[in-house]
Amino acid sequence: MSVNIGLIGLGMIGRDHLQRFKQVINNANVTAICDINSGVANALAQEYNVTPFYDAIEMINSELVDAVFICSIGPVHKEQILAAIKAGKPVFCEKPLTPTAIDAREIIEAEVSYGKRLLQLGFMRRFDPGYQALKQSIGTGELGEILLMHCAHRNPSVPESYTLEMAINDSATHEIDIIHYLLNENIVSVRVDKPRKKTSRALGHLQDPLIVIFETESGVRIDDELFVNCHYGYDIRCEVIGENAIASLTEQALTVTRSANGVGRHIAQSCMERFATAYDREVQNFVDRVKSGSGMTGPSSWDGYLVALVCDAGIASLNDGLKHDVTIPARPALYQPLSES
Ligand SMILES: NC(=O)c1ccc[n+]([C@@H]2O[C@H](COP(=O)([O-])OP(=O)(O)OC[C@H]3O[C@@H](n4cnc5c(N)ncnc54)[C@H](O)[C@@H]3O)[C@@H](O)[C@H]2O)c1
Ligand SMILES: O[C@H]1[C@H](O)[C@@H](O)[C@H](O)[C@@H](O)[C@H]1O
Repeated sequence: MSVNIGLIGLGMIGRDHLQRFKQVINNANVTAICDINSGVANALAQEYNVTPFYDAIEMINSELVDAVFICSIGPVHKEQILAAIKAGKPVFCEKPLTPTAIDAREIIEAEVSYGKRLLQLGFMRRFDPGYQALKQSIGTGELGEILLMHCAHRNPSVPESYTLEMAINDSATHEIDIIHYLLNENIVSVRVDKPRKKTSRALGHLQDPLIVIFETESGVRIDDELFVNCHYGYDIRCEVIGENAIASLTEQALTVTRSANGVGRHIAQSCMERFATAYDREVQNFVDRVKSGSGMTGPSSWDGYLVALVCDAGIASLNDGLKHDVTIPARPALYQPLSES
């Protein structure tokens, strides 16, 4: 039997996932879609032959829906996740879990009271073959003691609705989660540096690029260049510096072109292109877990909460330029230790 999916939020990533459910994912059908923009919901409902809703809570509680798939914007995730948990329905939510830790904590409490993991969070990089290979290199010990990491998060551009804080609580969330995933340890401090120079391509309210410095419990120092109007492509870099060896994500292009202009490789232009395989794998994992009925695996509410705690400290640093410590509360037994997630 197929899982009946209700998908909320029909913007950039929501439409990409809608297409993915139709073309790639096994054992699931989108039966209902929802957006506050009724024109968009109606048009896509007709195109995909599904039922449109304009109110997320109504759709979550509808009999048409076995599992909820949230692709709305971060500030409304909490309300929609809490409704799914209340209805006892498995829920996939795009990152961030919530933009602030105080809201994420409410989700932890609701899921713990329910007594079973219902949520998988959309940190798709954990499903990317490149990051998985990096994790394996670290795990085998071939790099030796890990000392440093260099990350870069470059987007060609961002929409007008993108705020300064979103560099931290929307974009950097990916690196924060991947640091936890790769190193199996918590981040204990964060500092955001605003370089004096900024790109003329960013809208006036943005400071772009930013450099974020994280430190983990064991003292690994990570720098993250957030450059969300880099213009040339969607370019994600990660280099792990060990005492014995260094491992990095490779170039993603499958071919190299030789021409009179020299040697060239294609650079992805969007997250949908760069992480297509990772998205396919995360969504299939969600459907498989829903079908198995034995609770969620993959990125959890706790992972989202940890990221939100680091983001709160990051936003404080964005405002005052100082290093801010991150305090991590005790982990409820429902959630796996970092090393097993
Ligand atoms: N994992 C990734 O790489 C990735 C990529 C892109 C976006 N995202 C995340 O996905 C989410 C959506 O991003 P996007 O770029 O598609 O945004 P978007 O602005 O393009 O689309 C959001 C959609 O949600 C709808 N919406 C807003 N509030 C709603 C509500 N209360 N009920 C129903 N619909 C509502 C909007 O009308 C819009 O159509 C964000 O949380 C973003 O961080 C993740
Ligand atoms: O919501 C998007 C998405 O998460 C992308 O993967 C990221 O590169 C962008 O910076 C962010 O704004």
